[in-house]
Amino acid sequence: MGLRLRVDGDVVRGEVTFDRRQQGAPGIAHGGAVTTVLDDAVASLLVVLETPAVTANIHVDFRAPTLLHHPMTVEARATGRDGRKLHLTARLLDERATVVAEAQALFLAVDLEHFAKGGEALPEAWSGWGANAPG
Ligand SMILES: CCCCC/C=C\C/C=C\C/C=C\C/C=C\CCCC(=O)SCCNC(=O)CCNC(=O)[C@H](O)C(C)(C)COP(=O)(O)OP(=O)(O)OC[C@H]1O[C@@H](n2cnc3c(N)ncnc32)[C@H](O)[C@@H]1OP(=O)(O)O
Repeated sequence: MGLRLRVDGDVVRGEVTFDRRQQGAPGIAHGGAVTTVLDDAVASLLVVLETPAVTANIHVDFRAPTLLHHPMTVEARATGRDGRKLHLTARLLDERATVVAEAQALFLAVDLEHFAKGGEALPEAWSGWGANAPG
């Protein structure tokens, strides 16, 4: 879906424009596609947090229709940490800066070995990821 994300200090920002491939109701993005963008944005905070982790849960509030073919921005922030529990939040905004969806996610820190369960080699860039993680 052409989502582009970048780290900006301790915030993750990005842009996405949904098209017919993500359509739910006519002209409107499917909530699952919107959730994917929000989940990906908060997951990218794991680089900032230097902590390998996985989504345990994600709650999404759909505030307004996410219209196809309209450029949207996404921003994600960490709001707290309690041991292995990372509390992360993200918002999707339309070109008028109206919040169309927002998410609160709970991620749980895991060892890198967690990702080896799929049987695929881990990216070289991940080596050492988490070595300096707090908690
Ligand atoms: C240095 C260079 C760094 C380079 C990095 C480079 C690149 C990285 C780039 C970007 C990052 C991109 C990707 C990162 C990779 C993935 C992230 C993508 C996000 C996903 O797409 S990921 C897929 C969907 N996700 C899953 O596939 C998870 C499946 N699941 C499990 O694998 C387990 O379920 C797990 C591990 C979550 C927990 O299992 P566990 O055994 O470790 O922990 P346990 O159950 O004991 O719970 C401990 C405490 O968490 C509480 N707790 C647990 N679950 C809860 C829930 N759902 N709601 C509320 N509370 C919950 C308990 O109540 C307890 O709380 P308490 O301690 O207070 O009692």
